[in-house]
Amino acid sequence: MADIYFVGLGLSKRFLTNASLEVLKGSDVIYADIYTSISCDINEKTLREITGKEIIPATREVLETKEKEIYKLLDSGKNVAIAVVGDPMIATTHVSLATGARARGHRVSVIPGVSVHCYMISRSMLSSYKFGKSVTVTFPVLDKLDYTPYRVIKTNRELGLHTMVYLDLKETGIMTADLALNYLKKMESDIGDKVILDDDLVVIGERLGCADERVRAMKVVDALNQKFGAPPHIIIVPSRNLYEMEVEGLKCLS
Ligand SMILES: C[S@@+](CC[C@H](N)C(=O)[O-])C[C@H]1O[C@@H](n2cnc3c(N)ncnc32)[C@H](O)[C@@H]1O
Repeated sequence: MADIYFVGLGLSKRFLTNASLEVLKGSDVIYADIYTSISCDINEKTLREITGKEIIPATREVLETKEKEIYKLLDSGKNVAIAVVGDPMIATTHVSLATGARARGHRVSVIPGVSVHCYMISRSMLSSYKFGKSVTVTFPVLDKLDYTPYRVIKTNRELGLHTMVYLDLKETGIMTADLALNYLKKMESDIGDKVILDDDLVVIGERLGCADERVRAMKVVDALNQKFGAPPHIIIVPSRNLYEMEVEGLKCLS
């Protein structure tokens, strides 16, 4: 029996916890998930420096379809860590690897990390009790847009809830907040249920956890004309029924 650890790295080096570092240093093999999120200063090279260990970059293919490679290591008695930017189980896809390892008799541990999800809720000062389902705006495939984000925001709006909107991350590019809002506006013009209107408020987080992070609340129409910093970006579409305290909290954003 061996151990597999799903280790959250936080959003940047400053947010890497001692708990995560300890586990990484004690593991025989470290895979770095390099496809579900991105950090301004944690990458293969910095992980190698921080842990003093070899790092295997793991794409979606390795972690999702070549699980056998990891099971083989575990079966041979090696302890394996899967290092993930943010939290290893929030808005990622690692559960099947965990359940597969457990089914083979290995111990599974999760070391939580500071997730962009919690970070953004905290920085926005919106009520954490009022978040509905989260969603990702994805790049069109063969020119076809996926309208799921529009439908999710609509349902959350009907329930008076906020929506956390993640943006697509592909080897070919990272989606920016202005591009995501353009896609949402296109969905609005195609469907017309008044879900994303020019005067609606959005809260945009840029490069959270980095020295140049920004969190700003603005109208959709203003966001469409903004120059944002380099990605990653994230968007909250707040409910149209804000508590008084939430309105005041949003005024504190830098
Ligand atoms: C699929 S989520 C993965 C979340 C990660 N597991 C976590 O717990 O932080 C990745 C998306 O979150 C957003 N994101 C991640 N890190 C970010 C950051 N530091 N600043 C702003 N947005 C970020 C981007 O939209 C990115 O494409």
